[in-house]
Formats: sequence, C-alpha cells, structure tokens
Amino acid sequence: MSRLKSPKETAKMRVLFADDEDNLQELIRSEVPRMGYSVTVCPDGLTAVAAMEKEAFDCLIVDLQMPGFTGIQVIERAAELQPDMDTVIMTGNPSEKTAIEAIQLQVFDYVMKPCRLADIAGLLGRVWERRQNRRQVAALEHRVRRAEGETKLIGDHPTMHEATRLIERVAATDSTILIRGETGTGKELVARSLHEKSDRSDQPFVAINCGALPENLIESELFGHNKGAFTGADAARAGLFEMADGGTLFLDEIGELPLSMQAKLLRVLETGDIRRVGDNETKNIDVRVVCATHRDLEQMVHEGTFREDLMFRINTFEVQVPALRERMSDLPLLANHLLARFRPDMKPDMKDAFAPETLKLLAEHVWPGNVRELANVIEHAAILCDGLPILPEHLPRHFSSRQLRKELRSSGPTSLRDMEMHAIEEALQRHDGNKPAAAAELGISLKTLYNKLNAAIDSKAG
Ligand SMILES: Nc1ncnc2c1ncn2[C@@H]1O[C@H](COP(=O)(O)OP(=O)(O)OP(=O)(O)O)[C@@H](O)[C@H]1O
Repeated sequence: MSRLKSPKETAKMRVLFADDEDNLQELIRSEVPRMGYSVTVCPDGLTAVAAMEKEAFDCLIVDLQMPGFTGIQVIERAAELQPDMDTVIMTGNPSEKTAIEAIQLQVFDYVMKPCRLADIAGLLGRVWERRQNRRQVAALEHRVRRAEGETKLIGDHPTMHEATRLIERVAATDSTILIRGETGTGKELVARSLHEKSDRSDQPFVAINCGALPENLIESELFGHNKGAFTGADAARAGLFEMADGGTLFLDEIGELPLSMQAKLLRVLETGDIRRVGDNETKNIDVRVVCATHRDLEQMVHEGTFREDLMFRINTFEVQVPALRERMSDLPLLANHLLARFRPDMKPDMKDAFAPETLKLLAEHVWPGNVRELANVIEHAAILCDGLPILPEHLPRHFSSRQLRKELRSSGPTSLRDMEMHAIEEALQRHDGNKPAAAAELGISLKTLYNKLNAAIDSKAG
C-alpha cells in the first residue's frame, strides 16, 4: 500500500526563512505553502543554522539584522553546510557593504522590504526555475556521459600512440586540426580530447555534423540569424560559432558542407568575423575549429566539390584515427572499457569479463562501423547478461551464427570492401531491407550506409 506523502515531500521546494519580524513570519508561514513550497520559519539566525544542521533545504531567505547570527553569517554557514542551496537576502536596511558581501557570497538575489506577496511568489518562482534548469543540465550531462563515455582514448596500438602524441602536441596551439578516419573510429572523441587538453577546456565544446542539416539551414545554424531573417525566424538566435566563443567548434563530416558554405566558412576562419543571417553587422569571435571527415578531401578537390583553399586552411595539422580492424589488438581493451561504461556496477575485471569464445567471435568480425559498432554490441551484451563473463549468447544474433565467417573462409581471399558489403547485406536481410535499422545495428549512420551501397553499385557498374 502506498504511504501518504507529507506536504513537505510533495512540495516543489523546501524554503528556510529567517527574520525577526513577527508579522512577516506569520505571512510567510501561511502564504508560502499556498505557492506550492514547504517552509520552515525561524525568528533568528541561530535557529536557522540549527535547522540547516538537521534538514536539507533548497532555498534560504534571510533578513540581514537579526539577534544572534546576522544574515551574512547565516549565509556563510549555509555555504559550508548546504552549498547547493540558493540564498536570498531580504532587508529593510540595504547598504553598499552588505550588497558587496552578498555578491561575494554569490547570493541569488538581494531584495528590499517591504515585499509584496507577488514579489515573494515571483522570487521563489525564479529560484525554482533556476534549480529546475540546473537539474536538467545535470541530467543531460549524465546522459551524455553515459552515451559518449568519458573523454579517454583507449588504445595501445602504435597507431593510437601516434595519434595521442600528436593530440598532446597540438592541443595547446590554436591551429585548425583535421581529423581523418572512417565512421565510428573515434574522431569526435579525439576532438573532445584536444579541447580538454587545451587552454580552452573550461569553455564550451560545441559539435555539429555538417552532413546532418539541410543546406538552407546550415548557415543560420553555424552563424545564427536575426528575427525575421527568413520565414520561421520568429526570434533572433545565436549560431554555433557564437555558442562556442572562447571554446572549440567541432565540424564533423566537413566534406558534406555545400560549396556556398565552404566559401563562408573560409572567410570566418580567416577573419574571425561572423555575420548572422539577416544582419549587416559582423561580430568577432574567438573559436578554435576542429574538423573531421571520412571522405577523401584531395579527391573531392580534384572533382571540384571541395575548395582547395579551405582544405589548406583546415589541415594545418592532421590526426589520422585508425580503423578498428587495423588495431584489433586493442579490441579486448576497448570491449572492457565500453562494458564499464554501460555497466559501471559490474566493475569488469580486465581478464575475465569476456569468455574466450566471445572474444574470439569479436576478433573475427570485420567492424565496418568501427568502435561505435563495438559499443552497440557491448551495450547489447551488457543488457542481456545477468553477470560476468559475457558469453557468445549475449552478443547480437548474427555473432552467434558463424555463417558469415564460414562463407568468407570457403570463398577464398576476399577484399575488405567485400566483407563490409557482406556485413551490410546480412544486416539488411535481418531487418527486411529496413536501412535505418540496419545502419543502427552496424553502428554507422544512414548516410554512410547509403554511401557504401552507392559505392558498391558504382563499382559493379564500372
Ligand atoms: N579510442 C577510443 N576509446 C574509447 N572509446 C572510443 C574510442 N574510439 C571511439 N570510441 C567510442 O565509439 C563511439 C564512436 O566514436 P565517435 O563518435 O568519436 O566516432 P566518429 O569517428 O566521430 O564517428 P562519425 O564519423 O560517425 O562521426 C563513441 O561512443 C566513442 O566514445
């Protein structure tokens, strides 16, 4: 049977109020609960500190002059006892000195008496909204961390050491970096790692996939727009360059950027000035740009689909991220790392987390989707297994069937591209031709799947 919750448990926020004025105490005690918050009212600072020592609160509102502790002293104690709490000063004797102290103590607001009820309701509403936003940010950070893992490049293969060495070298500079590698190899992770090792690490890291946006939206996404700049632009909006100001902007799949935008990007990289769509003014920004591609940009330059000047501008340094099949010795390391990401509760031990048969099956796979595909497989296994070790039956179905490998062995030497196509065809069959589902299983983007299918058609035709 469910227990009836007390008003304190159902309240949106727990408020601690300290003031020596009887009338105000009465008003707060009767009115704040009507606003949906629970409130503890104290007549002085000492009682307020005692309450904080016993119970957790979300918001503290204090008068400045009270018997015992002053409001400032109560806030100082609050910072030690409950640093997560938002604090507000409500005073009839404002002064420059206390206002400065309040700023130093990072109080949320400094309000003057007398306060109307509507002012108190507005104030508490703002505190609640800020706490909600903070919770949402924390939840999003948690989700991102879980999906992306920590910014730690796992790999002991010489090619990974080479990549890491280069990252360490160039991180401290402001040079534009081009990261090359197949889909899912960890290019974004390399970009984040560059950012975290740079002096900009306390500023934003903003990422965009240039291939994921329709051509007409890319400009406003990158540079922002003014109100009314185009149909649907109901309000002015900052673009990603502005959001990343002071930090790093990661332009993934730079090869997909339309030619018209390539010219605009080049101008921005050369001048540091951006112009919102529909704006006449430019704004100078300080952004380090890191680009990535799985495409052969030189070939694209040759074909006229990528600007040569832009290519020279973005590839001051190049970091090559190897495909997983080129560093299969790293697979057990990566598998353990990814298992720990999805099941931190399991604390997988390096040696025994995966049964030898499981590792063997993983080692025999071609991994067209690289580490992302491996991450999908490990997540699948982490959900299915009740405990360690991970057995072959915990892997997605196509791993348990050795069909593909048998066929490959019996058909003699096979090119990597053939093996890749084989894996794609099998995935398509398993999903009755559903391309998004097949791409998800393989750990590659839908766009990559189409590219690979088109390339296969072209090579058959040619
Ligand atoms: N060396 C690595 N160590 C740990 N995790 C990795 C490594 N490489 C890739 N990953 C993980 O694999 C997944 C895919 O990586 P990421 O998104 O960086 O690849 P990508 O090359 O940018 O892919 P795309 O080309 O599709 O944009 C992420 O979950 C990432 O954390």
